[in-house]
Amino acid sequence: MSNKECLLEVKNLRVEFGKGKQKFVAVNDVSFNIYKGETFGLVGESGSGKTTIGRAIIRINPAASGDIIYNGQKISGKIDKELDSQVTRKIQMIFQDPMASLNERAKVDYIVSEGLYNLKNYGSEEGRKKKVEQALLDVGLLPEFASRFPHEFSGGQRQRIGIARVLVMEPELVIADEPISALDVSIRAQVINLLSDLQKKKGLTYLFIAHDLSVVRFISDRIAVIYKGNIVELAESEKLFANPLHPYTKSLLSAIPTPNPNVERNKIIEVYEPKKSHFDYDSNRPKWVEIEPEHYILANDRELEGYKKIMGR
Ligand SMILES: Nc1ncnc2c1ncn2[C@@H]1O[C@H](COP(=O)(O)OP(=O)(O)OP(=O)(O)O)[C@@H](O)[C@H]1O
Repeated sequence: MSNKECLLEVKNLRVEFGKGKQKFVAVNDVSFNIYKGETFGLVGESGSGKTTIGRAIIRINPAASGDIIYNGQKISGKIDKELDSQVTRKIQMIFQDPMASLNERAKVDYIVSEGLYNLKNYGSEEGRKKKVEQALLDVGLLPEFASRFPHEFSGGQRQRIGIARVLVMEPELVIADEPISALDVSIRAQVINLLSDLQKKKGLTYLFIAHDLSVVRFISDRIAVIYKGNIVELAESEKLFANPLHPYTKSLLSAIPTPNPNVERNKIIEVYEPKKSHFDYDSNRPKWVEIEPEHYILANDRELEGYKKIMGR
């Protein structure tokens, strides 16, 4: 990206659930930036903490420590009302399952307007209706659909409704949490294309969450790989694919299916099993290091030496 203006900074974010002996660290010391206008992919297996990070950014999950900075202003912890309503509007999240995330008893008009209603002073009723119409058009649905109920729509159309309810807020940063995982394979590309078109048209910035590297590869400018609450590697997409360093990134890459059955049959998937001590807080605990420009890795001193050798330095 030529023009690198930072929209979101996540600094040493830690999110915990439970207390005392039950305490569980879902996100551990995670740091990354998202630049204006880019698509930032966040990839990792189920339970790795992806959604928790998204929910921390929209301030549903409180940060146990660390900061979240949006457009230069700290938005984690206690913030004033004005900033709160600003970011509530500007940062929006699209959810995975369009079947579960839409209120069945409400009409599309209400569903798409919900965020506006929460803002209280959303303007005139006529203005609201116009916004809903425009949002439906933007996602390729007819304005008449506003008077229908979610069950009248297919999975793909429902996800479009989910996108419309985000667009109506005129967001800057959209967190798309596995937006196509629950959809039929045949319509996934349509939804991805819609998201790309909307990004161009409206200058949106995306945090795109997925468990599958192949999904984020072509739409992401940069990708972060997360394992058990720790981001282990972050790089520009093509760099990550061309030169993955961390063994977990390698194992994710090796798991991507190829269209060639002969290759598939003989393929060895590298399973990542970190040494028990790796993420412990021992003396040689891994650090988050920029190993080359825009390429970060979580490694302890010894591993770092190894990676540098691989890179011919
Ligand atoms: N409200 C909560 N209370 C307790 N534990 C939670 C809560 N929310 C998430 N967790 C735990 O935190 C970990 C990370 O969950 P998270 O949903 O962020 O993972 P994920 O990478 O998004 O996975 P998935 O793809 O399955 O959604 C999981 O072990 C999960 O069980």
